[in-house]
Amino acid sequence: MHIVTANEMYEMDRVAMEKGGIDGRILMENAGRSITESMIPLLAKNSRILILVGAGNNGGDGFVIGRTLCNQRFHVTVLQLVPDEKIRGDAAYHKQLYINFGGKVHVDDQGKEIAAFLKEATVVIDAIFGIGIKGKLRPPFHQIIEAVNQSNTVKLSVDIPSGIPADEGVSFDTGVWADYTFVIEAPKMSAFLQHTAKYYGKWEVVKIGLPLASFDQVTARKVWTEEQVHFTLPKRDDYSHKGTHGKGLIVGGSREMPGSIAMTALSSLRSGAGLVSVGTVNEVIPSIVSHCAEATFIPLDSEKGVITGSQCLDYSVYNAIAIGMGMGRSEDTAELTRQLIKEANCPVIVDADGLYHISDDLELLKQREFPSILTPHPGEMSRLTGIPVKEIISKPFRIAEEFSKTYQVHLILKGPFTIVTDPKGKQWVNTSGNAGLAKGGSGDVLSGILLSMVMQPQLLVEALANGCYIHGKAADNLIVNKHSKQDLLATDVIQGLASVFRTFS
Ligand SMILES: NC(=O)C1=CN([C@@H]2O[C@H](COP(=O)(O)OP(=O)(O)OC[C@H]3O[C@@H](n4cnc5c(N)ncnc54)[C@H](OP(=O)(O)O)[C@@H]3O)[C@@H](O)[C@H]2O)[C@@H](O)CC1
Ligand SMILES: [K+]
Repeated sequence: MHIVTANEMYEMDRVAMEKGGIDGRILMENAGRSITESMIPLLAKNSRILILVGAGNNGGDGFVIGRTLCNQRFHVTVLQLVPDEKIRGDAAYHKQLYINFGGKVHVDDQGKEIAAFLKEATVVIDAIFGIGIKGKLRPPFHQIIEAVNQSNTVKLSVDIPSGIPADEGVSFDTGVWADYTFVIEAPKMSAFLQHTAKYYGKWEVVKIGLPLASFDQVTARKVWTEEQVHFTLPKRDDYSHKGTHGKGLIVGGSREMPGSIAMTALSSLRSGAGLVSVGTVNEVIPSIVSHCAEATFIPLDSEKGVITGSQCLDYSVYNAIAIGMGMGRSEDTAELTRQLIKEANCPVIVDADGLYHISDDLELLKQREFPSILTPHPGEMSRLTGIPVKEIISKPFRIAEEFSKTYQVHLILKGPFTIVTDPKGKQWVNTSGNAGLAKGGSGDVLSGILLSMVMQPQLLVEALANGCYIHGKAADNLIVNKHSKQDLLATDVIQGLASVFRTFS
C-alpha cells in the first residue's frame, strides 16, 4: 500500500486521465460509488444523513454519494457550503446528476444554518475539503468544522478529514474528528503523522480504478503490511544449525545500566539468532547470565563499571553487531563506538548511547562499506540532525529521507508510526504497536530483534521492516488479554515474541 502526498495523488490522477485516457467524471463516479458501498454497513435505514459539500472535487464526490444513497432510499440532505458559482467542472456535472435524480441542494455559504441542519442529522458525510486545502481556513469554515465536531453525529470523512492537510510539515487550524475516513486509492502522509493521524478515526482505502503500476513511479513510500511479513519473513529450515542463523555481537552495558543489554541479548535469541555474544564490563556479566543463559560473553576493559576506550576485538567473526545499549556517554565509550564503526566489516546497528556518540562524527558513516543501521527516537534524531524534536515529529518523512541519503544509512525513526528508510530514500511505515511500548527498554528489545533479523536470509530492508512489525505485533497481542497498555513491560514483549513467530512459521 503506497503512501502519497497531495502532489503525488494529483500526479496519479493526471497519469490516469492523460495516459490512461480515463475521464475525470468517471473517476469521481467511481470514488463516490466505492465510498458509498463501504459506508453502507455503517448506516441504518432510518439514519438521517447530512452531506456537507465544499467547492472542490471532494464536494463532487459528496454529490455522487448523495445520488447513490438516495437511489437506495436513504434519507439524505445535501448542504452546499459555497455559492453555486463555486461548483465547477466535474463537481458541477455530478451536482446536476444528483438534481436530475431528484436530489435537493440547500445552499448555506455563510455557515448560518449549519447548527440547525446538524441538529436534525444522525450521520454527517464530510465532503467539505479534500487534498486541495491550502493555508488558513477562510471564514466560515473554522466555525463549520467546530460545529460538526461538537454535534452528536457519526462523522464519515471522504478521502481525508476536512481541514487536515495531506502532507507533512503543514500547519492547520482545525479538522473534522472523523469516526471513519474513506481514503481514495492511497493513504495520505498525514494518516501516519502523530499530530494528524488521530483525526482520521478508523480508515480504509477505496479503489477508484487508478493504474496501480504507476504508483511505483510516483512515490517511494509504502506501508509495511502483515501480508508482506507473511511473504518475506524466512521460515526456519528444518536442517539448519546455529551457524545458519548468524552470530551476533552486542556491545554495551555498564554497572549502572545492566538491564538494557540483557534485554537486547535475550530478544535477539528469542528472534532466532543462532549465537549471541555480549561484549560488556565484567561485573554485569552475572546479572545478564541470570536472564539469558544462552549468551556468551567477552569481558571488556573497564573502569568503575564503564567500558574503557577501544578494545582488541575481532569483528570479522560476526554476521552483525549492535552497539550502544546501556553503554554510558563517557569519552571512552565514544572512542569504542568510533572504532567499531570504522572496523566492523558487517552490518552495524547503532542505538541509544551509540547514537549519542556518533552525532558529532556522522562523516564516519559515509566511509563504511557495510550497512549502518541507526535506530533513533525523535529526541535522538534531533541530536543527530540539530533539528528540534517538534519539527522532526511534524515532517519525519522528509527529514529521515534526507538524513539516510546524506549519510548512506538505513534509518529506523521510531515512533507511533516507525519509518524505515534505506540509503536511496525509499520508505516503509510500520503500523503495528501501541502506547504500551512507550517505556524504557522498548528500544533495547527492538535492537535485539533487528540484530537477529539482519542475520536471517532476507533483504536488509525487509529484515528491518519485519523486525519493527514483529516488535509492535508482540505488544499488540499482549494487550489483547494478558496485559494492558499501562502495565506492559519491555521484558513482557520479549516473552510475547513467541505468539508472533508462531503466526508466521
Ligand atoms: N484521483 C483522485 O485522487 C481523485 C480525487 N477526487 C477527489 O478530489 C479531491 C481533491 O479535489 P480538489 O483538488 O478540488 O481539492 P478539494 O480539497 O476538494 O477542494 C479544494 C477547495 O477548497 C477551497 N479551499 C482551499 N483551501 C481553503 C481554505 N483554507 N479555506 C477555504 N477554502 C479553501 C478551494 O477553493 P478556492 O480557494 O479555489 O476558492 C478549493 O475549491 C480529493 O480529495 C478527492 O476527494 C475524486 O473526485 C476523483 C479522483
Ligand atoms: K473530506
